[in-house]
Formats: sequence, C-alpha cells, structure tokens
Amino acid sequence: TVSPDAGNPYTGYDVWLTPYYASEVSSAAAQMTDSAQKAKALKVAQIPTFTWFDVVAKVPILDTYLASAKAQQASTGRKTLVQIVVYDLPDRDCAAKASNGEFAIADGGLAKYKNYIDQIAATIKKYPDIRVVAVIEPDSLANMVTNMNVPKCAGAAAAYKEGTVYALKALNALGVYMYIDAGHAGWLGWPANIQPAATLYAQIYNDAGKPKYLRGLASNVSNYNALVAASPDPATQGNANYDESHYINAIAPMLRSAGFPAFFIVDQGRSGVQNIRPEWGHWCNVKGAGFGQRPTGNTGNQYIDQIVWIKPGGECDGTSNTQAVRYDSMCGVSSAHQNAPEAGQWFQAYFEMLVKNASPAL
Ligand SMILES: O=[N+]([O-])c1ccc(O[C@@H]2O[C@H](CO)[C@@H](O[C@@H]3O[C@H](CO)[C@@H](O[C@@H]4O[C@H](CO)[C@@H](O)[C@H](O)[C@H]4O)[C@H](O)[C@H]3O)[C@H](O)[C@H]2O)cc1
Ligand SMILES: [Mg+2]
Repeated sequence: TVSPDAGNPYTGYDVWLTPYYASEVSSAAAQMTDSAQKAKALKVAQIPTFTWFDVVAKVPILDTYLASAKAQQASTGRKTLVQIVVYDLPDRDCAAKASNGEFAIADGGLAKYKNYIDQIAATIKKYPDIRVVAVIEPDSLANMVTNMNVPKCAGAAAAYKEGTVYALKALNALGVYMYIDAGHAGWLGWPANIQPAATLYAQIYNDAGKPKYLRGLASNVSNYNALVAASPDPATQGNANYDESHYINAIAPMLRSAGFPAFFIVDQGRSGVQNIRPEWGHWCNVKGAGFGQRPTGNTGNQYIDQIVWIKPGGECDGTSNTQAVRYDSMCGVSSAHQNAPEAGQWFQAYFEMLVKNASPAL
C-alpha cells in the first residue's frame, strides 16, 4: 500500500534566499570588469540555492537562517521555506577524495554524525512554523549501488545506511520534507544500475518506517545533465536514460512497485550547456558548463515537484592541486577546469564561465 505522503512542499510557498550564496555572488560580481557580465552575475544573487551543512560547525548558522525566514514570512504574509543539504556522513564521498568529510567511521564518526543530526533537529524544532526542505546526503547511497567494490565504500555501507535512517527518522518527526540523493542519469540511470538503485531506495524508505515527510529523491546534484535534452549527448551512448527526465520516468515506476511513492527535485544549477565532456563520468569542475534553467514549480513532469539549484554554481567541486590531500584525479582530467581550489571554496573563474554560458541567458 502507498502511504499518504505530505504532498509537494513547494506548492504555495516562497523559497527563502540564502544570504550565504548571495554574498559570495555579490563579491564575485565586484571582481568583474566587463559591465555586461557583471550585470548578469548580479542576477544570480537573486536565485535561490540550497545551503550545504558540510561541517557540524555550520549548524548554528541554520538558527539565524530560520529566524530570517520567519521574519520574512511575518512581513510578507507569505509562507516561506528554507532549503538545506544534509552532508556530513562519516567516510563521506567514499569513491572519491575531493569532498572527503570531517568524520571518520574509525574515529567514532557515526556517533558524531548522529550528534550533527541532533543539532540540526534541535535547531529546526525551534521554528515549527517555518517549512524546511532537505536533500539528504549527496552521493552516499548512489555509491552503495555502484561502488561496493571500492573498499572505503564497502566499509562505509553499514554506517551510511544507519546514519541515513537516523537522519530520516529525526527530521521526519519535525515535518522536514526530505529528498534523498539519487545520483543522476549518468550514474544510476544505466541499465545495470537502475533496478538495484530502486531496490535500495525502497529498502531505505521501508527501514525508516515509510516516513510521511520523505517526499522522494533528488537527482543531478552537483552534476550537469539536462532535464530534457534536445538530443542525446554523445557521452550518454548506451544509456536510453540520456537525460534526467528519462531517468526519473524510468525509476519512478520501479520505486512505486517497490512501495516507495517517490517524487523528485532536480538540480539544474549547472546544466545550461550539454556535450561538454568526453565521458559522462567526468564530474569535477567541468569546463564549458553554464547556469541552467531557473528554479520553478513549472516542471512539466508529473513526478517532479520542483526544478532547483542545489549545488551553488561557483563553489568548487574539488581541488586541482595534485599535491593536496583531497586531490582526486578526476579533477585533473581533460574536462576539469584547472587552478581549482578545495571543494566548496569559491572558484571565481569557474563562476564567470557559468555566467557567460548561462542558458537560458541571464
Ligand atoms: O555502457 N556500458 O556498458 C557501461 C557499463 C558500465 C558503466 O558504469 C557506470 O559508468 C558511470 C559513468 O558513465 C558511473 O557513473 C559515475 O559514477 C561516479 C562515482 O563512481 C560519479 O562520481 C561522483 O559524482 C558526484 C557528482 O555527480 C560527485 O559529487 C562525487 O564526488 C563523485 O564520486 C559520477 O557522477 C557518475 O557519472 C557509474 O558509477 C558506473 O556504474 C557505464 C556504462
Ligand atoms: Mg562532489
């Protein structure tokens, strides 16, 4: 049976604009000399993105964000929601290096993760009248589908699942609308991966007790795929699910037959330009990318609640410094923009490229 879910969280809500990204963009625009590009850049400061809680030290800022959203809701009289990313599992990013996190399983990382979740929950609990939409743990379960041959991923499997279920239950109790990360068409959309993926996500849904507020899955987080591609990118050769809409339309029925009535949000923040990489597996600071279609509830797809910008364009995917501890060779491939700072840090040249290549144009 399909349990009644809580519905599309975006319907009837304004999306709160995080000042964190707006200030990054404003200072980026201040560095730009071309007046036309500068003007375009400033428009990005008005586009809502998700705030990533990638270290536990950032959690207190959530309190100020929810207070700000509460003030906005009071002054506008319009219901307002805040978008966050929960992203701090121990042994994080187990198949790569660029986004390795602060917690290690071997060093009490799972307990530290539960405390991180408890801190987020305690903060959200203080603002019962502000809606929160949370993307849960980019890349983690997707790695459980395709990378159990990677020792660090195999070793992290139990902690990833226990940590995820813990987060789902804690946040569901507060009415936080959640979308678990589901990789993208070029990851779990492949024929060999899509059914195992559906099986895993449905298992997690059941293990978490079919949470009412677990609305579904988030796709294309920090990737570059089109929602609807005009024609298949050559890199997608062999995969009928050559864009996010094909991937979602294919996996949604599989999830339902496994008892998970999942809906979706899709990251389009860096999807403005296609055919920019020789291999679909290239994910790090891909050159030629552009800001994609703007966030909207007008998705054109029955399974998609909202088109969103989850990865804030301009924040780096990973360092290109081969001497760095977190250097991942994928950030050195032909498609990867060089002179890249550490993951999450501001990458000015890349931001200016995204502005220039934006489609629709800014
Ligand atoms: O035609 N065939 O016969 C055939 C046979 C086998 C095939 O195998 C598939 O090939 C795919 C690549 O095409 C692989 O997908 C890549 O997997 C990587 C992780 O391993 C992902 O990387 C993550 O990306 C995140 C951002 O998205 C980063 O945040 C994160 O740090 C980073 O780790 C890439 O996106 C994703 O594109 C599949 O696993 C693999 O099963 C494919 C075809
Ligand atoms: Mg990443």
